[in-house]
Amino acid sequence: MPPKRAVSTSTTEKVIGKKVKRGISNESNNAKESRNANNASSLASPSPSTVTDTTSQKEKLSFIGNCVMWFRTDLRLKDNRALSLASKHATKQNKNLFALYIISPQEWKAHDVAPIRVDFWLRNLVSLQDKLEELNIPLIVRTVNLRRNVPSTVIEYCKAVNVSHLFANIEYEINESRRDKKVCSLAEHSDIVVSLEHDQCIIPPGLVLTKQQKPYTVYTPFKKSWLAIVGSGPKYLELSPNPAPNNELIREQYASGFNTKIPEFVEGFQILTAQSKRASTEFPAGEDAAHQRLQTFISGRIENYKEARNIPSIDGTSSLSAYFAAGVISARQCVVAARAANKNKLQCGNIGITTWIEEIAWRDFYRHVLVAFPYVCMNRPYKLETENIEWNNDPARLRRWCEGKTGYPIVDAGMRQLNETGWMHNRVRMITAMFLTKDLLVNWQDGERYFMQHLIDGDFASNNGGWQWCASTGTDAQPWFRIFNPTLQSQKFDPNGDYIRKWVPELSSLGPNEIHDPSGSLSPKRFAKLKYTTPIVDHKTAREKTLEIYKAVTKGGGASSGGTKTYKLN
Ligand SMILES: Cc1cc2nc3c(=O)[nH]c(=O)nc-3n(C[C@H](O)[C@H](O)[C@H](O)COP(=O)(O)OP(=O)(O)OC[C@H]3O[C@@H](n4cnc5c(N)ncnc54)[C@H](O)[C@@H]3O)c2cc1C
Repeated sequence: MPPKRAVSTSTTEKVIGKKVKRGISNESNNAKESRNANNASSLASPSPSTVTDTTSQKEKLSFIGNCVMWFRTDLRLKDNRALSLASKHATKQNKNLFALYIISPQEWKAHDVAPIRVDFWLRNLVSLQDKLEELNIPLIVRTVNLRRNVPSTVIEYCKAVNVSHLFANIEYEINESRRDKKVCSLAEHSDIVVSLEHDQCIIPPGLVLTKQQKPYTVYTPFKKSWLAIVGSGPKYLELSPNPAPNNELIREQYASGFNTKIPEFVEGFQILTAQSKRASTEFPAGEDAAHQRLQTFISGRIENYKEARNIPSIDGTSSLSAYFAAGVISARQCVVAARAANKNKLQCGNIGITTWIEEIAWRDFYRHVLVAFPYVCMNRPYKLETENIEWNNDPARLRRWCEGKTGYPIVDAGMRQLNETGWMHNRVRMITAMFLTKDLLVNWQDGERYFMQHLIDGDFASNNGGWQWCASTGTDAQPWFRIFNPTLQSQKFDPNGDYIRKWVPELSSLGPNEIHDPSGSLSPKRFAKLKYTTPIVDHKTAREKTLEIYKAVTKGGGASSGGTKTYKLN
């Protein structure tokens, strides 16, 4: 049993999420930035802060105990803001650091977490646990069936191991921030200091603003500003120190903490053995694997990234998204490595490298949008007037798209790649998403959900942002008229048909002139022999209808301008 803890009645300044007195020397220089970051993130998250003024806290806290690092989507040891601070704090106080992870199946179901993503998390937890154990830091894993019990479970665990300081990195989505607010409130009553850190983005949400101090709603000006801020000084790319080891006496004091077995699967999220094996090969777990992937990419393929990234048949991108999404590698680590390969420049130099860095800015952009416009987390489009679109609800359309049986080879190839591997190439994500929304006129939210339920790299901000961009309900600078022609996209980005041939075996005998549009380019007899489906819609007709609908909704007065008209998509 841990020793009985002292409970102070005065907790006013101790719980972060309220105001915490901060004692770092450059605090005043950063005050404006912190305020901005806090303002923006308070929409979605408790105010972040750091526990740094340990002396003054020591005086105020009736009890200085151990520290806990609560891992969420940040499953790494290196360059982990909250973990690094937790370790620093524990070392300074001569206390132990514990690590906690919560398996929360109800929350995961509600958020459409893909089983293959859960499998990836579990595999990474095993690797993280090994690394933590080398530092005598026990990783405790708790399963909490009801999501509403997560905050109390976290606090109960803190009490059980005599903790006075709880650290975590901020998750910006609405439900996660509500959960964290609850944790803060319970912590306050339990005399526990909570420290929530900005870690996911290179620049915390709220700090890339227009001249009018407003959030950007278009990527290109955001990117320019982002590059200027990141390049203006070292702090955003400064990597956090690795955690220090606990005293090995902890192995005797808390022996049971070192016996935690990471489950092989979570009920309701099982995947087939073959799929798991494939995922383990294509996305091996662990920080070392992620860094090896990064280095291989940076020392070779990144040079040609600008052109190669659009060709789905080749390995032209980093394939790091699953690691980003689970936090196995940080965006900072990636930008630092890319910049080093570009003679320490963020801009200019090798175009492949700078283009790749700009893709990481996209990732930041969608998180900034989510924090500035939190209603996008609540099933609402960024452009509210597009809520007036009455989508086509025919379930057969959605089903054929999900199964990769639309009769548009590039779309079918993409959907089958997703179904088989849990990953899809970015160009094909755009083509399939645009096809569902603009050719089939199916609600983008159905596609967003299906992607989330199947992607190993599922990430709310990037997925929601990507879907809304494709559906023209989001932050695209271009208005409603961006509609891809799937056949032209296919000819342009998969000219030989190699990608299609890989994923749609019915078409493997076709050459480059036939494969993009088999029903249009083959005789009916030859087409019938393929046993491939005829196109679900005619693109030209669907395009015209979609243009009409979007035009009417955009001009006809939608939710944001008080109108109530709806437009049918039959
Ligand atoms: C409809 C749609 C849904 C998407 N859903 C997701 C998702 O759930 N999770 C996800 O990580 N990405 C998503 N993306 C973005 C993008 O497709 C993937 O990040 C990319 O394909 C991952 O491959 P990579 O790691 O090889 O990327 P690279 O080309 O090597 O890029 C490096 C990293 O930059 C980031 N990035 C690249 N492109 C984008 C982008 N357009 N938006 C945001 N971040 C980007 C990713 O973290 C990526 O790993 C989606 C895009 C679309 C159009």
